[in-house]
Amino acid sequence: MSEESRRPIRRALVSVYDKTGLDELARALSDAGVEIVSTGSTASQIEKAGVRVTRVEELTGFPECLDGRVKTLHPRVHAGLLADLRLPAHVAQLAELGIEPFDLLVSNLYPFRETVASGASVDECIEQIDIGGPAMVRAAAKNHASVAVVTTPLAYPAVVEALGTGGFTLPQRRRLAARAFADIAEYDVAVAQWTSAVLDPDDGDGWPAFTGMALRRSAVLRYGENPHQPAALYSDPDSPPGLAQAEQLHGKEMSYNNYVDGDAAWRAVHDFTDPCVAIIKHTNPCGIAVGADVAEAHRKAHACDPVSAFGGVIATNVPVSVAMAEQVAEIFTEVIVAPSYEDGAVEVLSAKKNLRILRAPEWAPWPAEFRQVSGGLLVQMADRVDAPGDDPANWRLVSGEAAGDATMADLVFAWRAVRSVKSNAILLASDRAAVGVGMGQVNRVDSARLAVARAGERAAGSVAASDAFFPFADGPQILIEAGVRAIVQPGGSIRDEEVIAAAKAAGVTMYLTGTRHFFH
Ligand SMILES: NC(=O)c1ncn([C@@H]2O[C@H](COP(=O)(O)O)[C@@H](O)[C@H]2O)c1NC=O
Repeated sequence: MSEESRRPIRRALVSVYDKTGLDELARALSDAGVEIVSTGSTASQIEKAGVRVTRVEELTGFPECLDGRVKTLHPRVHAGLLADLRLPAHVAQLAELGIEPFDLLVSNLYPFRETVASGASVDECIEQIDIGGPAMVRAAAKNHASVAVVTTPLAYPAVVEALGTGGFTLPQRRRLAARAFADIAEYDVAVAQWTSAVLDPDDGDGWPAFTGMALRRSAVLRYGENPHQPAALYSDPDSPPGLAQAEQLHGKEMSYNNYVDGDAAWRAVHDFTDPCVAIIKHTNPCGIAVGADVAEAHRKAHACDPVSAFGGVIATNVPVSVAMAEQVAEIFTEVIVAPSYEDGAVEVLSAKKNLRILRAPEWAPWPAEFRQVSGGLLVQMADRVDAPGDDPANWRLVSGEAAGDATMADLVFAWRAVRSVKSNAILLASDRAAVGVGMGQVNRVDSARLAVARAGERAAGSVAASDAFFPFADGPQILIEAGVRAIVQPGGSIRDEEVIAAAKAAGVTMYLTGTRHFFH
């Protein structure tokens, strides 16, 4: 970096809501001979720290007014931030107008998102929409050729360093400007989303007219789904934390596919409250089970399809025990995701050099789901297993005898587990463990065949769940012939009668839930 591109810091404008680190920053600026201009309570705090400060009113000759709605919105401030000092005409104009340029802006904004999250009234939220701050940040970021802009206390050490090295270099100012634009864009997305939802709720059918996302890159990945696809991970500060925020405790770098499968596994286990283990391959469970403890759940999940579990991604909804870790350490596994690990479990798992061990933040379901389509994005409220049709008390018995406790427990398990299987989905279960999964087929008959084939002898006496209704009796017929003794499915086909008749003829129990759980 060339020394020429540095711009010495002689005059700084400081206007911050978050006053963390302000005293130290002000002292460092003052010690370096920088003139500090500041607003209301920022200036008061700097003065209290024993540092000389020029109040912005002295500069503008205009009082801060309207409860702080107008503080820095003045040409003497904005000309000082926007003058391009590379241009002699700008320099001459500033001199004519008697305006001094700023070399540094330090500003952070009113806490709009935090105020909304606190449940404050509409008027209180509106008052927390910062106007002057973003205007200054935008001005300084645009004019990074002449001004450095800092929008977070985390960057104060960099300011102190720059004071000692003759100022920020141009590449540094560019980077600061890019971060500043990202900060105000994120702020504006939050404001626009809130105003669209709260001030303009009736413009459509319950969906806001605007939605946005402000994503921050959190990792550059080795590649995407395939080695020729560059890829990165971005995190959404407005989303409940999840896999993107998980802490990696051991193992090889996470890949794109690891994240995709890890997320499927993490979602699957949280449909259960009992200790649950899901083993995912290519976003589908090749094993999922609940148990009295997590080690038992893992044994049962693994037994579903040990061939496919090779190289799988495992998640649990409870801490991983040493007993489970010892089992997992025997099997080639790509990733394990858990809320935590009991003492000694990570050590056992770490014997596998490459196994990625992740501790994910506490499960927080996201309200809406997004899916890219060419030219746009589909948005839907997330699917959950909390619809009336997910409560077995609301299931309708349409064939055979009412299920006893053990059979009902298996049906409830199968109904929850099938939600994690890509449509068309058929899942056979025994003893609250999947024993055969038919996933992602383009007709339900093939899904039934696949589930039965995978279950083998275990199909006889198992129960089955179907994520959507059977359009014909051929699907259930395959299950019945394999010895399935009870079936749960949404119902709602125009041929329900044929489907129910097939179950009745075989004396097989069939419940209709009235709720569908397609998962594409
Ligand atoms: N309106 C204005 O002219 C204005 N100028 C700066 N602010 C904000 O006021 C805050 C600092 O104010 P104070 O120094 O009084 O605590 C900063 O968050 C800054 O972004 C303003 N306030 C809101 O719009």
